[in-house]
Amino acid sequence: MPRFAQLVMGPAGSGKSTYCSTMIQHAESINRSIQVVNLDPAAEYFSYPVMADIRELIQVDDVMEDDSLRFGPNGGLVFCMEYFATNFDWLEESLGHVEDDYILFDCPGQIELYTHLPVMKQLVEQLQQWEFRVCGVFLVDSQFMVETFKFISGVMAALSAMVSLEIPQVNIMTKMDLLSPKAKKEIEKYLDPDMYSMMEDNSVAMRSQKFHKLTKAICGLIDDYSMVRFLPFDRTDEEGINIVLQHIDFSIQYGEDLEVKEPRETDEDPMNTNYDELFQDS
Ligand SMILES: Nc1nc2c(ncn2[C@@H]2O[C@H](COP(=O)(O)OP(=O)(O)OP(=O)(O)O)[C@@H](O)[C@H]2O)c(=O)[nH]1
Ligand SMILES: [Mg+2]
Repeated sequence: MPRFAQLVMGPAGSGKSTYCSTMIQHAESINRSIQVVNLDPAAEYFSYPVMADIRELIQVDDVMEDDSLRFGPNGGLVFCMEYFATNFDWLEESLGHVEDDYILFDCPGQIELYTHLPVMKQLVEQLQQWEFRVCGVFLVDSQFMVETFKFISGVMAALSAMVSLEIPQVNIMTKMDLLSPKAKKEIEKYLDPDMYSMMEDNSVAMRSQKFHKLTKAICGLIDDYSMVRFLPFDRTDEEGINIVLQHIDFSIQYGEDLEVKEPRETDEDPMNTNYDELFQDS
């Protein structure tokens, strides 16, 4: 039986830890078992119970205080994550082996982890070896997405994670509850964006012809391949949270093999078994 994982990623402060605790509460309310693993070696506080915590393995403070290393906070974090990548047996031991489990990995906010460092890719491959189906969940703060150019850079960040990890990815705009009704209306066009018309809206503002061409090429690429969409995430809206969870479940086929009835004992030739009868309508 497969196991299921969400890799919760995104820039610093985008709401990863809040997303995890919101999901946990939601899971409880619908009677589902979802657990969280903290993978942020710099985390000091989180409002959810953890199944495992990377700080048991290594902490940023210890790395920064080490006289032979002398790292700052960001270099220290990268060092911690590289150390983690050479010690996946710690994670294996912490996870145990519960079939059918569903785990959220609350990742750190350093964007370089998702753009060019190999650690997250190594983690994904390791999880896949342990029979996990992994979905990337990339969070971007909606406050920073209400303008075309900010939006394009958010899309590029999500895209580079998608390209480097090679797993299904669901992109989410967080903190929707903080938007004014006007901004909410405005942001609708960014959820399922038409990049070409977005470009047209802003072409006046672009002075440089070269920059205009480059932006147009990027927008075209995103649009032609329908590569990036966003789901809104409002932590106060239970129905919206459910929709996000359903999208993610669908991308990793969670639940498809859950509702299997026990096959009846018959003397029938197994080749003639009507497989439809073995499955309940969901
Ligand atoms: N109103 C509102 N605030 C939010 C939401 N999500 C996160 N926040 C706030 O945004 C801040 C950052 O949220 P975190 O969940 O810690 O973000 P993070 O991505 O885990 O941050 P790092 O781990 O430091 O990268 C906190 O003050 C949260 O309370 C949301 O949906 N609505
Ligand atoms: Mg966090």
